[in-house]
Amino acid sequence: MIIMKKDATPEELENVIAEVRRCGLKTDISKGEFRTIIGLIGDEKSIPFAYFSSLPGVKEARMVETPYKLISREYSNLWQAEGLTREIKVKDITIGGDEPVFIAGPCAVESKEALMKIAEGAKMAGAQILRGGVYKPRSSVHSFQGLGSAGKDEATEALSWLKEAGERFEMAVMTEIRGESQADLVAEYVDILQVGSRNMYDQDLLATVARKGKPVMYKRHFGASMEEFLSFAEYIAAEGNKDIILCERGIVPVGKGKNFTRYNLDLAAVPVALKETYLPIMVDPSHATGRRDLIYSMSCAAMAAGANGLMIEVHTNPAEALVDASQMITPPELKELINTCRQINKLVKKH
Ligand SMILES: O=C[C@H](O)[C@H](O)COP(=O)(O)O
Ligand SMILES: C=C(OP(=O)(O)O)C(=O)O
Repeated sequence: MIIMKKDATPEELENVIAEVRRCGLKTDISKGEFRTIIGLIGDEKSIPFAYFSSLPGVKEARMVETPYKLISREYSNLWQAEGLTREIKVKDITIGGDEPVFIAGPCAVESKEALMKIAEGAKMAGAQILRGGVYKPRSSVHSFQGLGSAGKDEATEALSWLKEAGERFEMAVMTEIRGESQADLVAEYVDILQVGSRNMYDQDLLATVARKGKPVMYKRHFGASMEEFLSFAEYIAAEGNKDIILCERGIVPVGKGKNFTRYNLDLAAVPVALKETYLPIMVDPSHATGRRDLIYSMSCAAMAAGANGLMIEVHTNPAEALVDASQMITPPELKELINTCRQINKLVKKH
């Protein structure tokens, strides 16, 4: 990383960038109120830091050891304020601001009628973003794969319902991109692109999704350490897209006996991510617990841990849901949860 002097000229900055490129690395420029930082993307070992320190306009040039430097607090121009989070704007919604953001919707888009009903319920409950899977990642090829898996026409139709629901109920919309070939189509219809847990490690998919230039909801793999989670988020940032919303959704349970939940919700991920990076982090208690009776308590706990928002699976008729029926809650239940979570957030922010 190269930190420019406060009074460095644009020519000096350009010169340093050209020198970095000559060494075969790419650059990421972070311009703040007080300083401009040049992040180096590539193998830093080939960089003569002493030489770069001596260039006109350079204050400091040094190696950053962490594998997730572009999203780290150390690199960011938000470094001075420990608690400051990047604000990601989607329509009139701010993710990472003072107010928590609630994403809600069915696991899978099932039909237009069902989606509209759920969207209306989610909106009335206070959710600002509608979710719904068009391409579902499933453990078994014999399970329902999402309407989009049937073909491009079916995918386009389901995506257009999402868009229409977003317009009708004034919500932003989000869906998962399961494979690179889906990226162009999905990006035409939704406001936030989701990369699911199972694809957390797919660096080509991450780069493709990042290049769409829209905010990315990036879910932690259920077997990933925090370091891996953040290191792979760096593949999105390295494409110049820092609008990354981290999402903790539970990791693989350990031990011999019953765990009683689908995954273990790792709530320490929230304060850790907020300390290590400047990115907002949300929590998905639905996939983490797999149990509707635990969604409320885990949502409250996530808020208390400082999460910037929640992603909750909602259905007007949970028992009939085509995917993940056991973890769906109803819109009235969502409303109660959101009201409580807003109060918890106020208390947490106050202190
Ligand atoms: O929503 C995410 C997954 O598609 C969902 O949890 C299904 O998982 P399963 O295929 O293991 O049932
Ligand atoms: C597939 C999903 O979750 P995860 O990737 O966390 O399993 C989802 O949110 O639709």
